[in-house]
Amino acid sequence: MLGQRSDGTEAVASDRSEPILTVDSLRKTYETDAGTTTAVDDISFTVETGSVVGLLGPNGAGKTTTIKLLLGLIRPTSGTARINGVSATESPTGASQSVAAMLEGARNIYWRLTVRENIRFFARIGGQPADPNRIDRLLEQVGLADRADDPVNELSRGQKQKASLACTLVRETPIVVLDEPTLGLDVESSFELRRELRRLATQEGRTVLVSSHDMQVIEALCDRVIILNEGTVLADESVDTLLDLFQTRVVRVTVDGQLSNGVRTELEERFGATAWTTRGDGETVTHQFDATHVQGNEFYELMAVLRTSGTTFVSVESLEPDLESVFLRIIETERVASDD
Ligand SMILES: Nc1ncnc2c1ncn2[C@@H]1O[C@H](COP(=O)(O)OP(=O)(O)OP(=O)(O)O)[C@@H](O)[C@H]1O
Repeated sequence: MLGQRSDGTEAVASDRSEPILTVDSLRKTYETDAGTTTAVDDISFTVETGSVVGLLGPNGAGKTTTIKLLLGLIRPTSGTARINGVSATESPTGASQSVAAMLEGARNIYWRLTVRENIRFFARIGGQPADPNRIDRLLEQVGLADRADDPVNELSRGQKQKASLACTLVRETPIVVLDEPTLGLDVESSFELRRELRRLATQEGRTVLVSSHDMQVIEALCDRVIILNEGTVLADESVDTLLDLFQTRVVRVTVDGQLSNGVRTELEERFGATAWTTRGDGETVTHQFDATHVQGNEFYELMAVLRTSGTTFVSVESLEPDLESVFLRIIETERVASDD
């Protein structure tokens, strides 16, 4: 519940008794010259108030289409989405009162206006008075206080993105949707923006739905992740559960000696061997690789392959899987299953 805003007006309240976002059998198809494209194929999920949920998926998975459907920017072919108790499909304007979105990086703000003018403008079109104190606080929070009166086109890419974030946050809606918020940012700017987004989620209790290719963003920010592929939900789990599921699956193996191409291919196909490094030549060769599909007995099978390969085993260490390896594994498993 957001209750009173800092300027004394009522924020759009959220009812904690039902999920703030409910997506039910949502489907979107497009008719193109090449035939029918199914961008979103019967997806369902809910999001609880105050949680931070990531939408992850390869190119063309349906992330942006899902976000556009939730924002009421496009109409679904079938299915429904309810935002804060209002149907985004039947009453897109009503539902949009509860959501502010940052889409396409900083392209949605006005580059000839100053940062402050942009924030004021977005506050007004959201139907809220542009309280100067609140705008100053927001500028402080996103680290743009000293650039507040500069036109946006004089800012760096990271600063533009922060200005866009401030324009999204000024509306104080219960839900914030961010599509690729760190796209194109350098490491430092991405880190700073992640810190600001985490603060937003933890201190202000807003519900955040964030789509990103940047696994670090999802891992650092999200409580839960929904993995989309070809328009369907492949996984919907807490980030911790996903990482735990794959806990024992990545081992780094080092061996001495010559490995034939046949053995190497077998290691790649059966155990997902990747990240190969080879040092030395002639008699003294060391190979290192990461086996990414190893669980339970598979580990002993991997050792058996190495024993018969004529190499000498040097070391094995367990690697913490990161979300990226988990994600690639899920997508690969799905690809193999759909090929069968
Ligand atoms: N207006 C449209 N007309 C026809 N096809 C579309 C349209 N919009 C999206 N698609 C198709 O729907 C599928 C899903 O696209 P979408 O943009 O939702 O994916 P995405 O997960 O956001 O991808 P990316 O990460 O590359 O932005 C793709 O195959 C895309 O080509």
